[in-house]
Amino acid sequence: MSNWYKAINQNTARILEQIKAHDFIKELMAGTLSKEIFNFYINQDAIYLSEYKKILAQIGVKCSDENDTQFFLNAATGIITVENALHQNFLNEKCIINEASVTCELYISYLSRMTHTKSLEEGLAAVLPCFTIYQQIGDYILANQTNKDNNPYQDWINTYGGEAFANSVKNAIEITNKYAIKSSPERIDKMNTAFEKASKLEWMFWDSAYNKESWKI
Ligand SMILES: Cc1ncc(CN)c(N)n1
Repeated sequence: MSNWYKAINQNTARILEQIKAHDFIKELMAGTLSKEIFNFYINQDAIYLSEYKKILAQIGVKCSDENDTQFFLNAATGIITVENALHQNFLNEKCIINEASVTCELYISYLSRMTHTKSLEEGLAAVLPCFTIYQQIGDYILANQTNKDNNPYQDWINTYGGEAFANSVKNAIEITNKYAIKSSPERIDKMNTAFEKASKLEWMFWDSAYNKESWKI
């Protein structure tokens, strides 16, 4: 498989289109998304990222090439400096939520299972949508919005549409492609499933925030 990512990105394009069409993203782009919904999202994202960075570190530890290990360790610490700082700008101290929503719990648990109990290749494929989808959505909003000067969510948009994030995403794709080249067709199938599931979980994460998802009991 010479360019695994290109193929899976094409095969999961409909999920990306559904994310772009979601009211959360449409309203974020228009700047009309309710503060309450965005606050719910940011709280859940803070919970998600505090686990995701440990998952990235674990992926890094499993890589055989020390440059790849370094990349994932840097990506994990990058979350602490860049994304946590972004969250601090938006977090409303009056309404901090400490409990993970069902979808947040599901996404974290899924990635943790893929990283701790499956092959490195499946783990890489599972964590990749977290990079690629945010870049694609950031770029999409930057290219299509008409309100850069007065969108209350512009800092969020600039973080994921920016060059620094694009470089990190490029590296993550290259590393995953490199492992995919050496993988058997059976393992590629499993990588595809992991990437597709994590992409669906990205859609579900935004959807759960838009609906301020609560535990049923
Ligand atoms: C749920 C989720 N997925 C991805 C990202 C981008 N690192 C994020 N902040 N949150």
